[in-house]
Parts: sequence; structure tokens; C-alpha cells
Amino acid sequence: MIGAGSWGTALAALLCGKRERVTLWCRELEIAESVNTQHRNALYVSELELPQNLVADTDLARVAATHRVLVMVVPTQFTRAVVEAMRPHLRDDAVLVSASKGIEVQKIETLAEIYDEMLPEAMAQRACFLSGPSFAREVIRGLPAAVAIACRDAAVLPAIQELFFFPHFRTYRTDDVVGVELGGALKNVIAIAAGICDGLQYGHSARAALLTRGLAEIARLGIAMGGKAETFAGLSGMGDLLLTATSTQSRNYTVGHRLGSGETLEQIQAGAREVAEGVKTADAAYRLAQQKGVEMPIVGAVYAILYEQRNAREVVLELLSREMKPEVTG
Ligand SMILES: NC(=O)C1=CN([C@@H]2O[C@H](COP(=O)(O)OP(=O)(O)OC[C@H]3O[C@@H](n4cnc5c(N)ncnc54)[C@H](O)[C@@H]3O)[C@@H](O)[C@H]2O)C=CC1
Ligand SMILES: O=C(CO)COP(=O)(O)O
Repeated sequence: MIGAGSWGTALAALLCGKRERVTLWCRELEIAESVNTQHRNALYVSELELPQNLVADTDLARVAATHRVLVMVVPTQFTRAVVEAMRPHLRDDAVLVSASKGIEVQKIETLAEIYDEMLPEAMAQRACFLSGPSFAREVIRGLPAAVAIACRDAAVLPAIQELFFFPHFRTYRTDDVVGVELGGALKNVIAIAAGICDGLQYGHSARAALLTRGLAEIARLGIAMGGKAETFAGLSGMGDLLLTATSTQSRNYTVGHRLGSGETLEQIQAGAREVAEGVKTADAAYRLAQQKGVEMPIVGAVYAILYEQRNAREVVLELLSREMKPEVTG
């Protein structure tokens, strides 16, 4: 497991139920020591006990060289640098499984596009993408969840699906990498919008409208990028949007709620250790939509509130003043 934040720790603990030993690569020595000696992650999900067969290692080159299946769970904006550091050490038969959700701002690229750019063709082709409604804390506690896993290489996908398949963690397979990735990345931006809506106390009807139109935007960009329309109605699309945009457990929803309640992004981010991917992805998605000529008014509104210091109420008024039109859902 490459990345020892909340989600990397949760997925590593999950896989411990199926493998004799799972290695967790940690940037932070403090995490490695606490996992190896106390079976806890001292910095993330520290209240939860971890399996005894989870072993932490801080040497990225060694972990990359000695494992065939590498699950990538570092925040999106750091993925390029971590892949760069791993690249010389990777085995020829390595299978990368991406479990992060976001779009990189630096080059406006999805994680699949970063892998395509940086890895040998066959290795990039067999990379898998796991995404869907799943809070780390709930997964560590063994509560039921279901997610999607996507891969372009049909020969690799069943084995990776099986690796991540448990009675309480059901994994559904698809070949739609673009749809799964974009659903997971963009729902975080719409979750920020939903939080803003609730922070402004606009009510449940407004939030339901926002989520439905938000999903239409996600599908519109996703289809323009080559994703399949039906994927956006699935676990990595509507499923994850439902979870993230309606739960106070979500970091992205919480960022939005605090913005809607009057705090600034700077205040919210000061001292925050955990990543809310939607903040950076809003920037990348706004630019990507412009590049592709896709209309995304809700993403544009989140961008204006986050990056142009626009007043949230005024931005919502502008959204509500848009012209009359037919209902198109993708
Ligand atoms: N937490 C959750 O419930 C879920 C998270 N995800 C996704 O998993 C990915 C990772 O998120 P979390 O594990 O929640 O993160 P987290 O917020 O719990 O931890 C942050 C992680 O970032 C790493 N980090 C910080 N600076 C870094 C740098 N310069 N280079 C490399 N790594 C650095 C830290 O070592 C730590 O592993 C994100 O894309 C997130 O959207 C997906 C599903 C569920
Ligand atoms: O992706 C997630 C759940 O599927 C986690 O959402 P947050 O990052 O908003 O907490």
C-alpha cells in the first residue's frame, strides 16, 4: 500500500484479511513506528486498531522493488512525484491499483493520464482504478460497502477484483476507467457545493436539485472525455456523490459547509492534516471544462467561491438566474 493516510490504512487493513502480510509504505516515520509497535496509525484513524499482519516500511524503493501489486493511495497532487520516485524500482510485471480520487492541477491530468505518461505502455494499460462510496473509518470497522474497480486490461481485472472482494466490501468490475475516475474525482467538487448549500441553510430541496444537476455536469464532462454514460449512475458516480455530498463525515462536504457558514478557505485549511481533494480538483475541473468546451455551472460556482473570493450567496443567486432550458442529464 503506497500511502498511509486514512484510506491507505483502511485498504491495507482490509487486504490483511486475505494476505499473510501487507506492507504499508509511510512517508512519516512516526506512522511506521506506531503501526509496527502498537498496531495503530499515530496520525490518521488513530483510534482504530489495525491487524497484526500489517507491516509498515518507510523505504519506497524497497517496497516498489519487492511487491507485484502496488495500491496507490497518496493524494492526487503528490502522485506524480511518488510515481517518479518508484519508477526505477518497479518490477516489469507490477500492477498498480489507484485508489485516489482527483485531477492533477499541474498538468490538468487524471491519474490514468499520469500513468500513461510515466509508465511503460503495458503497465499503464493494466493499471486498475478503485472508486466508490467508502469512508475509511467505516471500512476499518468492517461495515458493509460496495465499490467499482476499472481496468482496460481484461486479463488482469478479475484477479484484482477478487483481491478486493469480501462479503462486507463488494467490488464490481468495469472496463470504463475514464468514467470511474472522473466520477470519483468530480463528486468531491459537487460535495463542496452541497456543503456550501447546507452552510447557507438553503434546505433539502435545494440540495437535492444541486446534486442532480451536479451529477449531470459530472456525466457531461465524463462523456466528453470518453466515459460511458451508465457509469455515472453507478457506485463510482451517483453512489459516491450520494455519500460524500450528504455526510458530515466527508471532508469535502465539511469544507463546503464551513465556506457556506462564512469561513474563508485559508481559515479552513490552516492546520488541516487531512486532504479534501475537491479543493484542488475544482481548479483542475474548471480548466478542463473550459478546454473541452463543456458547460459546468456548479463547478464554476465552486471555483469562483474558492479561487476568486466571490461571496457564496451572490454566486448562488447567479446560478439561480440562469436561463430556462430543457432537462438534459448528461
Ligand atoms: N479517507 C477516505 O475515506 C477516502 C479517501 N479516498 C482518497 O484517497 C486518497 C488519499 O486520501 P486519504 O488517505 O484520506 O488522505 P489523508 O488526508 O488521510 O492523508 C494524507 C496523506 O497524504 C500524504 N502526504 C502528505 N504530503 C505528501 C507529500 N508531499 N507527498 C506524498 N504524500 C504526502 C500523507 O503522508 C498521508 O498519507 C485521496 O485521493 C482521497 O480522495 C478515497 C476513498 C475514501
Ligand atoms: O471519497 C470518499 C468517500 O467515498 C471520502 O470523501 P471525503 O474525502 O470527502 O471525506
